Amino acid sequence: MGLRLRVDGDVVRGEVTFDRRQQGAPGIAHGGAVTTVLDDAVASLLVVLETPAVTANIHVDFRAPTLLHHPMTVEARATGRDGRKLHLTARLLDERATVVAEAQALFLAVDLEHFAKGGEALPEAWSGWGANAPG
Ligand SMILES: CCCCCCCC/C=C\CCCCCCCC(=O)SCCNC(=O)CCNC(=O)[C@H](O)C(C)(C)COP(=O)(O)OP(=O)(O)OC[C@H]1O[C@@H](n2cnc3c(N)ncnc32)[C@H](O)[C@@H]1OP(=O)(O)O
Repeated sequence: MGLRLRVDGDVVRGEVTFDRRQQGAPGIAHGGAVTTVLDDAVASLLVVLETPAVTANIHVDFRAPTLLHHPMTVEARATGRDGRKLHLTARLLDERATVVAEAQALFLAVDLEHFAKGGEALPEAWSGWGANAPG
């Protein structure tokens, strides 16, 4: 779906245009695909937060149909931290800046070893990730 995300201060912003590969109802993106974009956007905040973490839960409100072939923007920000618990939020907006979906996610900070459970080598860029993390 060509999601592009960038860090802008303490916010993550990005653009995405859904196509037929993410179709649910005719002409409309599947809610699971929308959720993936929101989850990816909040996960990118982990760079800003300098904290390795994983999604524990994500709640999505679908406010309006997310139309295929229409460029959407996504923005994500952190709303709070309580020990290992990171409270993150994201919104998906259409070209008219109407919020079509929004998410509240709980991420839990983990050691980098958590990701080694997949049996794959971790990216070199991740070495030292979390070394300065609070909590
Ligand atoms: C220079 C640096 C450059 C770095 C570049 C970085 C790039 C960054 C971008 C991205 C890459 C990184 C990749 C991010 C990932 C993307 C997002 C995903 O798709 S993640 C995949 C889906 N999620 C999982 O697979 C989790 C599976 N679940 C687990 O592994 C565990 O359940 C885990 C770790 C979430 C929690 O397990 P526990 O054993 O550590 O913790 P417990 O003791 O169960 O809970 C601790 C506290 O949290 C609450 N809690 C746990 N799970 C909860 C839940 N689901 N809902 C509500 N509360 C929950 C508990 O009630 C407890 O709370 P009380 O301390 O008692 O207050």
